[in-house]
Amino acid sequence: MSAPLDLLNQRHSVPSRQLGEPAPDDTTLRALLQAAIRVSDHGKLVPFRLIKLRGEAKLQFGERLAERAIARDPDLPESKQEKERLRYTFAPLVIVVVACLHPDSSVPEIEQKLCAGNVACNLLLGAHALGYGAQWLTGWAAYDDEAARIIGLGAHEHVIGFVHIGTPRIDVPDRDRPALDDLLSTWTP
Ligand SMILES: Cc1cc2nc3c(=O)[nH]c(=O)nc-3n(C[C@H](O)[C@H](O)[C@H](O)COP(=O)(O)O)c2cc1C
Repeated sequence: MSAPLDLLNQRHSVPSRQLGEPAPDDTTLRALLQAAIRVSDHGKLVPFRLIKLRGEAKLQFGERLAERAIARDPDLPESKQEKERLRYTFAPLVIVVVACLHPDSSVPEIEQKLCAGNVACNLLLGAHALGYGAQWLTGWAAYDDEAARIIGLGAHEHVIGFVHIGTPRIDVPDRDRPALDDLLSTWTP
């Protein structure tokens, strides 16, 4: 029997370039997403939504973003243009986690963004629990107005992350982790 904290202790990211087929099928993905949206949510605002990218749409998405990258920098070298085009093609599945902010709410914006961020975190953990690999990426496209329009975001929506999901092609070693003793202190009055 696995120890209760194994899931948290063993999860680590797999670079999107190292993620291949298969990704979760639609039934498995629904179960994964259903579990991932079970996040703490101040005010029960549900300040997030999800956008699924699979197959050909991933290449077309990259092509649209590459056009935007070239518009931002007409001197962008061809190698970097190609990188933009292919960015979303490696992993077979990409879930865009979107924060949908409620500007009139008394719940601070940061708490709403953290809530959406927890969905992305749950996605990483859930994918790992199901035997898949995943990586949470942002990059310039997460912070660009025209990219937001291409993705179809509304006025108070922001990309929290592109979560790339698939099957690891290689064994990725874990990275060094912070030492708890460097981070933990005990408050005394
Ligand atoms: C909000 C957020 C955005 C990130 N964006 C990027 C990114 O754009 N490019 C990148 O190489 N890593 C990015 N990372 C880091 C990777 O997702 C990952 O955390 C890192 O490779 C180490 O993985 P692990 O600690 O999950 O094993 C981001 C992480 C977070 C939390």
